[in-house]
Amino acid sequence: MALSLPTNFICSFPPSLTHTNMSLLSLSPCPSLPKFRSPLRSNSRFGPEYSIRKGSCRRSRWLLASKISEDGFIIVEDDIHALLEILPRDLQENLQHEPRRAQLLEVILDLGRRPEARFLGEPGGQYLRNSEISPEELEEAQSAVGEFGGDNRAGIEGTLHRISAIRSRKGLIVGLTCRVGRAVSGHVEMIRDLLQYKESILFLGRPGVGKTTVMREIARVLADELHKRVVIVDTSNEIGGDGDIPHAAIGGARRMQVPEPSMQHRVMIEAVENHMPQVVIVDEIGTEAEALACRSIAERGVMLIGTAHGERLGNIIKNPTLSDLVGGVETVTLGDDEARARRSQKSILERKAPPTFPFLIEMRERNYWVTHRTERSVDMLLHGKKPLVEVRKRDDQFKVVIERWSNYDGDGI
Ligand SMILES: Nc1ncnc2c1ncn2[C@@H]1O[C@H](COP(=O)(O)OP(=O)(O)OP(=O)(O)O)[C@@H](O)[C@H]1O
Repeated sequence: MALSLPTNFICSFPPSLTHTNMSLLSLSPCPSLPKFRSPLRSNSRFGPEYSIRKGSCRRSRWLLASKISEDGFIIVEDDIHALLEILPRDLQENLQHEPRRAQLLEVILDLGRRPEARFLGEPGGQYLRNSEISPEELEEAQSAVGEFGGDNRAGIEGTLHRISAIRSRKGLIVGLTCRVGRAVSGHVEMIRDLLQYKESILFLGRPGVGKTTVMREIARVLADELHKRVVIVDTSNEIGGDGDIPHAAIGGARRMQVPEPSMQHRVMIEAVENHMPQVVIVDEIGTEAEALACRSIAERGVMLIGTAHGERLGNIIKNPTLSDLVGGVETVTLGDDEARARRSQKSILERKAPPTFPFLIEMRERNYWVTHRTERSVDMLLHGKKPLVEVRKRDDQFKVVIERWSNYDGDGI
């Protein structure tokens, strides 16, 4: 299918988004978000930069905190106080008064080391105090969160935060990475047009670039705005948050929990067999069984939205476990005449099958995405050519701009 897109795609958010014109949320194409009818009030619990109001979502009424992030997104929910509560008291106070709190990504608590905070856009961390984390502090933090699963991840009930543990050889927890989870609105504008093709989309990107946050928003938009039956296979409860009632950030999408990470592929198939979804969303496709489950789901005509490990399309093509997601690669031996006609060697690499994900997006930065038509790009790369891609980014007015780019500099094959 030919992809025809406007070269200049204007996002629905006006450029100068400020707290005074936050009534924009009622204008944004997002019926699941509550409408703002009154001027926003500030609330001291979240700090003066937050606007708080009661909102309603499909299932429950929830408190909505809206805020504009540095890079122009609307942070709809940022339950950061819940994450701070599991930290030692002095760190809580430290971070309450931290002016860059809205850019806080992670807090690192390692036994016998100084606690550290990592902020968006800063390569290193920042020590939060001079004394080291004691065993008691680590134990307290541990008991304040839910149970750790087989993937050593836990959450805080009702929030999107993720706590990951590092264990000693004896199985004791000796380190915690506490990642702030946020419900963010605005990412989906980068690819809203692609969602209408009803074709599967695979997101790649380095850890922490924001893939899970995007999945969450896509789930809500597909369920609430495009009225699809969406099922999220939520392996470590990262998309829908901890607890049995999923976070309102996923809108009307349903969420299936996974008892063990190794069972992700089974739950994916179960989702399709039992719950008749039109869209299945799955984070972190990493095994051959999961890649096979994806193919089987796609073959049943269900749209998949997924993420995988890797930064570029080339990484997936070269990865024997995951290459099936983009069609797989096989070696073909050409006859002498054919090789001569093609001016190639007799042994060449070819794509094996149609890709499971017809679209592939490299999330290079939160605001800088490279979009591939997978089939065409894989063929071009295998033939040693540079594929035509679309670069989608935000300009300084926060509008989404799409550029066609014939000089793709991803990894060649
Ligand atoms: N637009 C945004 N504004 C503010 N914070 C954001 C935004 N997008 C993502 N984040 C934050 O960045 C951090 C990383 O995001 P996320 O977990 O979505 O990344 P990821 O690519 O899925 O990472 P991983 O591959 O390690 O799971 C989180 O703390 C998240 O809250």
